[in-house]
Amino acid sequence: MLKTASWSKRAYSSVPVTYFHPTIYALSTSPGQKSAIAVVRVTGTHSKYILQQLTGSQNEPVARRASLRNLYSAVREKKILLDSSLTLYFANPRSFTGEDMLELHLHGGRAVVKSVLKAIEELGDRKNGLDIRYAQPGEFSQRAFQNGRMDLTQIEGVGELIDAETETQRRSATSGLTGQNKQVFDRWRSTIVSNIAQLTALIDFGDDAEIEDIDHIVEAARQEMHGLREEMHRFVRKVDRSSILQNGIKVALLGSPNAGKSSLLNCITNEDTSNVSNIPGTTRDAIDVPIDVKGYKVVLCDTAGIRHESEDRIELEGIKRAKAKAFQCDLAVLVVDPTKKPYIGPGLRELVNTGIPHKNTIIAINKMDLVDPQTIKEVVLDLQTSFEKQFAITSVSCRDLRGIEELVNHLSAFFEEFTGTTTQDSDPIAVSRRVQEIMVKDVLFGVDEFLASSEDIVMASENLNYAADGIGKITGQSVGIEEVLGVVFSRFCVGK
Ligand SMILES: Nc1nc2c(ncn2[C@@H]2O[C@H](COP(=O)(O)OP(=O)(O)OP(=O)(O)O)[C@@H](O)[C@H]2O)c(=O)[nH]1
Repeated sequence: MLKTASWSKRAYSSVPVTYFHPTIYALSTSPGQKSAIAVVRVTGTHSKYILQQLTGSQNEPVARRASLRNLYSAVREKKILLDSSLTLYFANPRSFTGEDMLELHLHGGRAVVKSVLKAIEELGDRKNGLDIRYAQPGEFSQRAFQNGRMDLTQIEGVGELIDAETETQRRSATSGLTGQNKQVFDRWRSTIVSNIAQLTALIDFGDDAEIEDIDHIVEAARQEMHGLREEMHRFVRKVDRSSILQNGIKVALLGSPNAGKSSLLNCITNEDTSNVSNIPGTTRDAIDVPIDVKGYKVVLCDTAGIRHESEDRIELEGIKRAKAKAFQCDLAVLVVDPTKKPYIGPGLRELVNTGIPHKNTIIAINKMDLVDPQTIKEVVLDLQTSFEKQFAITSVSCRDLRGIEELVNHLSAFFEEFTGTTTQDSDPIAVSRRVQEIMVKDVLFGVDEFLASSEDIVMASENLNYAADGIGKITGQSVGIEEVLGVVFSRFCVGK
C-alpha cells in the first residue's frame, strides 16, 4: 500500500505544470553569425522524441551525459546526415525549465544550424499530438518560472547577467541569480504576513482582549514595521547606487582648447576615439564614449574646449553643450595645459566655481613632458587658489603616458566611493526597474500608510496586505502576476 502511495506521488510530481504545453526549440547562441559552435535548445514533453528521431536511435538517452551523435534529417527514406553534434539530454524536473530538455551543440555554420532547425520543425505534427514549434522570446525562462525552478527576481537576474558588460555589473547581477534578493523579499514578506495575522486576530477576537494587550500588540507591530521600513529604505538606496553601475558613471573631460582632452580620452581608452589636433577648438561637440575602467562602466564625455573669446557660432554651441554635459556628469576631469597662461581661463573658473560647484572634480595637469617639475609646482599653487574648493590634482603626459596609471587609480577610487562599492569585495545589487517601481509604489507605500494608520486596525491590516501583495508581485508568488509576467518576459530574447 505504502509503496503504491509513494510511487504515485513520485509519478505525479515528475510531471511539470507545463506538461501539455507545446515543445519549443530555439537557437540559443547568436543567430546569423558563423561560429565554432552553435547551441540549439529544446524544452518540453517531446524533447526525447526529437533526440531519438534526429539520431535515428530508439535507445533511452542517458540524462546529463554528453555524447557525440550523428544527426539526420527526419525524412527517414532519404537519410541525410546533417551534422555530428554533442547532445545533452536533461530529464524533468532536473533541468533549467523543469521539463525534459535537449541541447544540441552543433558546428556553428549557418547552413548546419538552418538544416537542424528545419529537421526539428518537420517533426511537428499537431494532428498526431506532436505540438512542436519555435520558441517565443523569453519562453524558456517563462517555463522555468511556471515550473517553480526560478522566481521572477532570479529570472531577471539571468537577464541582467547576460546584459552585464563589466565585472561590477556581473557581480551585481549575481545577487538576483543566486536568489540573494529573493531571500530578502521572502523575509520581509513573512514579517509583514505575521503582523497581518496578529492584527487579523485582533479584528476577529479583539472583543475578548484587554485594552493593554491590544495596545501592546499594535505597538509591537509598529516597532517591527519601523525597523523594516528602515531596512527597505537602505535597500532602495543601495539599488539606486547599483543602478549607476548598470548605466555607467558619467565623467566629463573639461578644459581650455588644446589642453589635451581628446588625447587624454584616447590614453584612457587606449583607442583613437577622439579627434586629436593642434588646432585649438577641434572638438566641436560633446562625444560620449562608454568604457570599462577597472571593472566600472564609465561614460567618458569629451567636450569642446571652453574659452571666452570665441566668436565661431559652431564652437560657441559646442561650449554650451560642454557646460550642459558638465552639469549632468557625476565627475568632471579638468585638463590643464601647463605651457599656456592663464592656466585656467575665466570661463572655466566660472564654470567650476558657480556652474558645477556641487560636482566632484579631479584636475589633470597634462603635457608634463613639456615642462620642468618647478613649473608643475607653480601650476598646482595657481590651481589651489583658483577654485573655491580643493580638488585632487595629478599630472600626466599623453605623449609618454607618465601619470596615466595614477590618474586611472584616482578615478577608480572615486568610483568606489561614489557607488559605495569596491570591485573586489562588496555586494552591489541589481534589480530591474519593475522591481524598483513596485518597491516604492506598493511595498514602501503600504508600510508608510500602515505606520500612519495603525490607530485603525482594519485599515492598518489592509495597508500591510498592500505591502505584502507588492512583494508578491516582485517575486511572482501572489496576485497581480499576469500583469507583471508580460513585462518581465518581453525583455528576453528568443532562446533565453
Ligand atoms: N607634448 C605633448 N603634447 C600633447 C599632450 N597631450 C596632447 N598634446 C598635443 O596637444 C594638441 C591638442 O591635443 P587635443 O587632445 O586635440 O586637445 P583638446 O583639448 O582635445 O583640444 P580641443 O578639441 O581643441 O578642445 C595635440 O597636438 C596633441 O598632440 C602631451 O601630454 N604632451
